[in-house]
Amino acid sequence: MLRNGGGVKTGLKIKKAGAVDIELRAPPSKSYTHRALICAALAEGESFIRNPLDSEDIDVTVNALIRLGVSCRKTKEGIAVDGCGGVLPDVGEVTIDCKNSGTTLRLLSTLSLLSPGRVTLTGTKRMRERPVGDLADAIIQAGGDVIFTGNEGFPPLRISGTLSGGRVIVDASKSSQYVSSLMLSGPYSDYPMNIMPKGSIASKPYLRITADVMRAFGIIPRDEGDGSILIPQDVYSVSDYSVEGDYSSASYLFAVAAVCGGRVKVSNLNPYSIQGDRAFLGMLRDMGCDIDLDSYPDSVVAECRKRLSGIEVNMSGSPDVIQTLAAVALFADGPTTIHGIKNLKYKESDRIRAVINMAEACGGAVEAGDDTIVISPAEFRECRIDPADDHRTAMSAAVIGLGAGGVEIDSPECVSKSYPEFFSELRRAGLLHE
Ligand SMILES: O=C(O)C1=C[C@@H](OP(=O)(O)O)[C@@H](O)[C@H](O)C1
Ligand SMILES: C=C(OP(=O)(O)O)C(=O)O
Repeated sequence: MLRNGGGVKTGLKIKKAGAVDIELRAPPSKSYTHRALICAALAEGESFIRNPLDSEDIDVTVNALIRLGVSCRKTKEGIAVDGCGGVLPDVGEVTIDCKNSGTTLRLLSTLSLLSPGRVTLTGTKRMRERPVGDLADAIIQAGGDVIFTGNEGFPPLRISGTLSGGRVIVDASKSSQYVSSLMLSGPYSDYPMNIMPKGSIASKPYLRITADVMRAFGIIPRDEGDGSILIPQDVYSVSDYSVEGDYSSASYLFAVAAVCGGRVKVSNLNPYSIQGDRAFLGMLRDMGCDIDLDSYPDSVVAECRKRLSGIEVNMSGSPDVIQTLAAVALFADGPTTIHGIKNLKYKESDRIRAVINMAEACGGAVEAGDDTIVISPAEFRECRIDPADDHRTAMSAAVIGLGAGGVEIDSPECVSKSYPEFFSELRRAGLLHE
C-alpha cells in the first residue's frame, strides 16, 4: 500500500488489464490446512502437513494449538505436528485469540473440551459479532460447559467440562463449522457421538472436506442414513498429508479470464476436488466461458471469449465465492440472481452489505432480499472500495478493477487472511503495475 507525502493513506489502484493469457498457481486450501492441523494435533505421534497454506488464519490455528500444548514446527516443506493422541497436556487456564478466523474459533470450540484447563476463545471486534450460540448448545449436550463472557451467543466463550458424546442435535443453519467442530473432536468422546444437524445445513460441502481429512487420518465418519453422522471412537493415525489447492482463492483468478477476456490456467488444483467452491467453474461455464478440467492432472483452464450472460444460481453450498460471482456479474449482459445467501451476513463482514456497496460503488445496481440478491450489469465508473477488512471483498474488487479499470482498494493487505500472495501474483502475471 502506498502513502502520499501528507501521510494520508491512498489505496491500491487497479487499472484495466485488457485480454489475458496467463498461468498462475492456486495457494493451498485454507479449509484443508485447518483440518489437517487439527487431526494431526489429535493423532498419536508426529504427522507432517505438506504444502500447507501460509496465511494469517493458519497462523492463528497453529498458534492456538501451540497454546494448547501441541508442538507444531514450521519447516521449508510444511508443518510437523507432534500429536497428543487426544489427551491434551495440562497447560492450565488459557485464553486464545482467534482474531477473525471463524474456522479456528468454531473448530477449536469442541476440541477445547479435551484440554484439562478452561479455555476461553475470543477474537477481533468482528469475530465477537459472529454467532457461535448454536455450537455452544451442542457442546453442552455433548458434556461441556460454556459461558459467554460478553454477549450471549457470541465470542468470547469459556469452555470447560468433558466430551461425553452421545446424541447431539445441532442447528447448523448459520454455519457448517458447528458440525465440523463436533466431527473433528468426536472420536475422543467417552461415548460414540451421533451428530444430528437440525434444519438446513449452511455451506454443506464443507462437511465432506471434514470427512475427507478425517479419513486421511484413519477415521471414517458414518452417514447413518437418517441425516445424522456417527463418529467412531478411535484415535487418529499419524499421516504425511499433502494439502490440495484452494478453489475459493482460485475463483478470483478464473474471474479475471471472465472479466478481461482470454485464458487463465490455474495450477495446483485438483480438477475433480470435492470443494464446494469448485462449483464456481460451472457458473462461469453457464455465463459463457469454456472450462477445461481434463487436459492437465493438476490444473484447470478458463477461457472466456464471449460476452457473459447473466445467470440464476443457488450458492448456499459455496458462500465464499459469492462476492467473486457478484464482481463477474457486473460485466454480464443481463442480471444475475443468486439464491442461498442468508448466512453471508455472519462472515468477516456483513457480505450482503459488502456486495451491495461494492457493486453500487462501481456503477452496478443490486436488489437484496433475505436469501436472494440480484446484480445488474454496471455502467462502470471510477470507485474507491473499503473492504472493511474482508479479504474476499478486496480480491473481488481487484477483479472489477482489472476488468473495468479505475478501482482503488483501501487497506488491501487484508488479503493475508487467506491469500497473502494475491497481489504479488497478479503483479508477477503482469496485471498490476506500480
Ligand atoms: O469449514 C470451513 O473451512 C469453512 C466453512 C464456511 O463457513 P460457514 O460454514 O460458516 O458458512 C466458509 O465460509 C469458511 O470460509 C470456511
Ligand atoms: C468465512 C471465511 O472464513 P472464516 O469463517 O474462517 O473466518 C472466509 O474465508 O471467507
